[in-house]
Amino acid sequence: MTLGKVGMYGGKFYPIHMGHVYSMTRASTMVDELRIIVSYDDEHERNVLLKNAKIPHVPHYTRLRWWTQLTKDLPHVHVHAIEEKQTGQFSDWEFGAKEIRAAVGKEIDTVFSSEDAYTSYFEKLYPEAKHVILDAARQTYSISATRIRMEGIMPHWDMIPAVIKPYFTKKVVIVGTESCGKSTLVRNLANVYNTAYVEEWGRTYYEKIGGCEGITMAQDFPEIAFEHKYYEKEQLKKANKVLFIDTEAIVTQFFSLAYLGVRQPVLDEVAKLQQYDLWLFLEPDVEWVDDGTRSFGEQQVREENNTLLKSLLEEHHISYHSIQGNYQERLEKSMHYINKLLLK
Ligand SMILES: NC(=O)c1ccc[n+]([C@@H]2O[C@H](COP(=O)([O-])OP(=O)(O)OC[C@H]3O[C@@H](n4cnc5c(N)ncnc54)[C@H](O)[C@@H]3O)[C@@H](O)[C@H]2O)c1
Repeated sequence: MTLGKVGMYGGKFYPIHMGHVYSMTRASTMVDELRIIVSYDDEHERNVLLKNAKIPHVPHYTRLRWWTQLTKDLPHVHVHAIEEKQTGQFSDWEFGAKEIRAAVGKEIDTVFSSEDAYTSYFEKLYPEAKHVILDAARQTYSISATRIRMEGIMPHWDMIPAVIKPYFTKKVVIVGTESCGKSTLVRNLANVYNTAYVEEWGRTYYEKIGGCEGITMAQDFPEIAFEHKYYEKEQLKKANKVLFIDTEAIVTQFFSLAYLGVRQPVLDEVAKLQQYDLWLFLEPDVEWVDDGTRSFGEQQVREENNTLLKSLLEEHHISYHSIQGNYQERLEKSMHYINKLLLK
């Protein structure tokens, strides 16, 4: 026997945090059907909520999608987004309540929130419903969305639900030509920042075949780029605030040009869709290491390749930080840029 038939749990959820998930989960156990309402007002969000805020704009459809993901195993929970002006007037709530009723399409008999102060509003807007107040003291998760907006996501990482973390994870990509210390740096950075990394997929791809010498085909490169992207998506789920990525589609294009002289339009298209927060470019000034899968060891060839890769990055309007020096200097310089990014 549940407390009510149709329950409503509303808010801006900007962003959703664990306190919201806790309240929603408890509410979902008390009614036959729960409707989550995401109220949005684009202008207010951009001009007021985000004033002096330390988080990026999160469109309402993203918040709708987050709730959908969070409740995908709860068939009796449904999510709606309604536009509701936020001028601070009670008339906003009156208008919102009409929209909510229309979206739900059924009588709402239970209204959930964590605010005692909402009782008088709800008595007028939903006289037929009881107001259930969940964890008003916010004892289970002592957090508010306002605090996250003002202080940023990173200091409150543990309050962000796991399915939402990838949205806020910073993606750092490390690029460069052969044997300039990318894979070592990526692994070291992942250790130092206690997070996941994405290895260079081309290497894994050819290891599976048994080698690349003399058997490279043009079709390999788009496959490498696609498989890399899939792996990146998987690793993003495991990342802790930041993900380190070894190479991307422009480097794959570079290899296609260097090995076969073939420019692949599909790789340019993949490159256009990429969104990384920080690009680190490793210069070829560390010693060449022949690991059996490398082909361009002479210093002059290394420099020509370096110029080619930089020109491809410029074509895509990528701004990167150039990283030089020995392994110690490379780690320290990279950490300098990463720390700045995480503090932003
Ligand atoms: N028109 C309506 O009937 C109606 C009803 C409810 C909400 N709304 C809309 O939602 C907005 C209010 O949302 P908000 O900004 O108060 O909240 P919000 O989006 O941050 O939070 C939504 C709900 O979660 C609760 N909550 C927040 N932190 C919690 C924590 N740590 N632990 C447990 N619960 C927690 C809040 O008290 C609130 O009830 C209003 O401005 C309005 O636009 C409208």
